[in-house]
Amino acid sequence: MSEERSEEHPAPPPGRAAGPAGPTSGTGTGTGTGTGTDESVVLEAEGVSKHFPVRRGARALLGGERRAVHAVDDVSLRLRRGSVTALVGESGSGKSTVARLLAQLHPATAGEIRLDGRPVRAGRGRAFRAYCRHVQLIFQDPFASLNPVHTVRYHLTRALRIHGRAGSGAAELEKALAALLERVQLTPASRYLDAFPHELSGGQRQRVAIARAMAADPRVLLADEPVSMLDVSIRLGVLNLLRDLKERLDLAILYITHDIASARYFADETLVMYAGRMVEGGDSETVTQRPAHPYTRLLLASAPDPDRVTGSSGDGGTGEGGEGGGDPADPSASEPPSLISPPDGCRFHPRCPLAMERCRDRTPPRFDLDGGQWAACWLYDTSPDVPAPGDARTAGTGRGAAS
Ligand SMILES: Nc1ncnc2c1ncn2[C@@H]1O[C@H](COP(=O)(O)OP(=O)(O)OP(=O)(O)O)[C@@H](O)[C@H]1O
Repeated sequence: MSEERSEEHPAPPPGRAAGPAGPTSGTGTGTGTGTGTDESVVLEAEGVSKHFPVRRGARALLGGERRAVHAVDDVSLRLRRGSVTALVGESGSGKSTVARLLAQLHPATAGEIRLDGRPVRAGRGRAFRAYCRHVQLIFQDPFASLNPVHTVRYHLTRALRIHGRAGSGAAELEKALAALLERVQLTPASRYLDAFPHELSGGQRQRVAIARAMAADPRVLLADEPVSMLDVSIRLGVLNLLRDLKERLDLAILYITHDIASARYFADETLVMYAGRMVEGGDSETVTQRPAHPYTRLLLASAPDPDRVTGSSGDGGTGEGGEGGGDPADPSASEPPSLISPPDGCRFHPRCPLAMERCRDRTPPRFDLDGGQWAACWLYDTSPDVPAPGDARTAGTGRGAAS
């Protein structure tokens, strides 16, 4: 602990907090919940939630209890043409569920997903295929996503045919296949077309999976941990490929990762998720170098970055431990909450070294900060409705919010 907090409602530094972000107050980085008048926005989610019902035991059935996993709650985001948006958070925070909602693989419990400003409810069959022409999803395990008994040629031909891009005749198909492999830098195509997945390296397999997604000529690519199963030495090559596709094809990419350091390198914008909710967003450099939300700070503290300029290493010091116990400055040392009965108020409050009384029962809205950054954290509330003395649960436990 380096500095006593003498008041329960620490004032953010000048110019940082700009009050709550209302439902239509988009941020400079487009991670707010605006109305889609911005033409660069291709795909957006507004107020989207997904609750998975928990199978009920006999006792619960008799008691009429209805329980659900609150995997995603009130999530809003915008994916823009020619831009990578990273979605970072610990395991189980709801990142994959967001991707699956955007891919229309799950129906949303609440909220709306819009493609080009129009609400989508893709359903199945032809409507779903039409949606997939625009929005493609790739997974972390390329070995599992490719059928081991089929060649690269089979996988890519099938995808081209499904999306009506196989041309007419063998020569056109061959040309389309070669173009796809060239796009993912697997050349000469003849070397890869008749290979089976097990004959390729992990990086090559992921490139084939990306080529298959590109067969649809999509405008949005949802990449769920695309490099986490690859050797560290080849991760950069695959991320560089995705960046190249973004630039050359003007793709909107959602990059899901638990590695916030890679978000800084690869993503234009970064969104941070905790226990089913978005807690912070902004341009990647700002979010990773000047994190505003205590959770983002703790996440960064567990992924040291020598370039980081501001103190962000969970400097809350001696606050109370989280529900799971352990060192509150280390997110890996305490457990995220149960999503079946998540904590009231801010879901991070049981682990937060800077938690105040109202964090326990009032869900913080998004507060706009400088330069398009925002944080869903009461520390940034500059409204005159300051809490009564005694609001702080952990007064004197750390620095102000945005040191
Ligand atoms: N089909 C499902 N049925 C029930 N619960 C689910 C289902 N899919 C996900 N969940 C639950 O929703 C929560 C969020 O899961 P999700 O996979 O979206 O998190 P994540 O951040 O992507 O985690 P990871 O990085 O480990 O993949 C978890 O508690 C998970 O168990």
